[in-house]
Amino acid sequence: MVLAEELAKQQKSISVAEFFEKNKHLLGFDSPVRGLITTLKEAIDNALDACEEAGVLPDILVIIKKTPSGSFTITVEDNGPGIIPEQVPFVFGKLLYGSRFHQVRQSRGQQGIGISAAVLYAQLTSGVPAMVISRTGAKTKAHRFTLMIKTQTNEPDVLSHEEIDWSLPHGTRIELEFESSMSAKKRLLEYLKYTSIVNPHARFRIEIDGESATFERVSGEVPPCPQSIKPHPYGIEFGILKRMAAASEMTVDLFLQEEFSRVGKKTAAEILAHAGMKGSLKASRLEPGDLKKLLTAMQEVKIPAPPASSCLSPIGEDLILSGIEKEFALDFVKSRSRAPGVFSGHSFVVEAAIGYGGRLEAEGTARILRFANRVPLLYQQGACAITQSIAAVNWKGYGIAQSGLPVGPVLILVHIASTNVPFTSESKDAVASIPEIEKEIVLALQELGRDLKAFLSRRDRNRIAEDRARAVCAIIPDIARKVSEIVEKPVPETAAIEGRIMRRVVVKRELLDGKVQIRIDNHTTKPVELTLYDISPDTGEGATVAPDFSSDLDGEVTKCWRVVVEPASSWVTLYPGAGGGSLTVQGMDESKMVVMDCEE
Ligand SMILES: Nc1ncnc2c1ncn2[C@@H]1O[C@H](COP(=O)(O)OP(=O)(O)OP(=O)(O)O)[C@@H](O)[C@H]1O
Repeated sequence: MVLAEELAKQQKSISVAEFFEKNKHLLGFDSPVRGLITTLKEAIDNALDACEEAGVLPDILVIIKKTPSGSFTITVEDNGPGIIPEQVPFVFGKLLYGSRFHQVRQSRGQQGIGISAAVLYAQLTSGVPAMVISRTGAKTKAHRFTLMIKTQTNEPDVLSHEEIDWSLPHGTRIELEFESSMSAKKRLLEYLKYTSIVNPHARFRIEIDGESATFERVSGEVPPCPQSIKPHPYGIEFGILKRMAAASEMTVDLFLQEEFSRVGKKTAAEILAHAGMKGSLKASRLEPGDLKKLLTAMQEVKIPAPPASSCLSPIGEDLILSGIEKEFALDFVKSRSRAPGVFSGHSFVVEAAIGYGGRLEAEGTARILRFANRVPLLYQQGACAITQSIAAVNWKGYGIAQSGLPVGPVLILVHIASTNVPFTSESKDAVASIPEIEKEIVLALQELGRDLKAFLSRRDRNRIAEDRARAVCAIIPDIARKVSEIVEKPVPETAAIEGRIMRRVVVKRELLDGKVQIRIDNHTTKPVELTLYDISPDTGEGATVAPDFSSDLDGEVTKCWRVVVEPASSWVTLYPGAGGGSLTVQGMDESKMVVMDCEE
């Protein structure tokens, strides 16, 4: 056939780099804005993974600059262990090259494709090679490379390589240039904010076109690096079993015990009995039919779940709370870490948190923060099992309006930590719908929903009590005036009584024996912090006074004192007549206190 021959001439193999050059959307590079976020995400994921592996507290610098030609350079620098010079070209210049693909443990990177795909995207849009600096220790020099990817062969093309002096004792810096747009800035800051919530041990310094910002760490402890475990029999597929058996020199009995997680002597014997197979056979000699029987037996015999504690690194309830509190001012926030679960032989842990009120928008659907292996998921929210699980909860039962997703000033965070996060695609944007995972998410949210409901009912009760107290307080001054008229005595001061009824802080400037004094009555259950300007306070009981410091108030350097008044205490300070001192109360919501006559 002529046609077949014509077609045969056109057949040729396609390199993985060529494939992804054409299908860059599959890796999350579908638009200039998205390209920038994905690049940053890939570089930061690698930096965090590398620091965790080396047990270093991550210090990550991100620089984004517009070039005179209108494109953007993006630089990510980390203080991780660095990469040996022989490997740099492959890490950055070859797709599907990495250290994590064959390991069964939690890590951000999985496929060995991320950073080289960013290099490919940069050379495709700007034509500028990637610049990489890496140093593995203080005793060695840093190595600087400029490189590209030869797309037809998926091999690195090193354009220059030299040894240089570098300020960091160890770490890696990558610089890429590509077309993008500054409209990525908002998403970028959002991505960094969310990354810092789930990586409370990391510090991010960022410079975008001259403006700088820092996302500070709130924990000084590096989370333990998850250990690699062997694959679990429930997660194995035929092709993998065939390859593993072919490469083994052991008998089937030992092969099962040595190569799989949770298979000891007894379980191996059970599997072999179930498969009707002798354990003394050589694993590499097994025929496909035998392997099929073995696989069925491996999946039908009851085997304990894979160990989760060593191979997973959940964030923990307290650190999730500190992360959220650092970035959002909320009236209520609670978190939960569920016990480890398992799907298809892969361990996973679901963690979740709910926040309410504060500065969250009162209208519209809840703010949803999705994370997988400590990486924020910013795209494809609707297609993600996390979103669908949130919508599956009956939020109305917890006092929250719902229209599919919950509605109102609500923040919902869900983190899935797993040895194999089941993403819907290589761009790692959305988690696939796995019933075991969805069930755990729903259970975690239901537990938190009950806590939220308790908070909301307590708040409603307090509101009613407060309304009543306010009504009483409104008539107290009139009562005082009337009573003093009747008993013919001066009208008594009622502020302290009002404060006690309202359970608030009363700050009052009053005259005593011709001297001005400031009196603070803290009727709340929390310490209250005040800053006094231009006065010399005495140390009264129930308060701690910090040494004076100077503050640039309205452009004038002023002497200040910081005073903390303990709950249920009063504190009085003398106020020197001249000097025009003033007072502010910090850390308290204006509506929760009564501040009277405190300004000159
Ligand atoms: N900053 C870095 N410091 C140390 N090693 C690094 C760094 N960046 C990359 N690597 C090494 O290079 C490998 C390849 O990185 P790459 O981003 O291509 O893939 P990955 O992170 O393993 O997986 P994924 O494709 O899912 O992101 C990593 O597995 C890691 O071993």
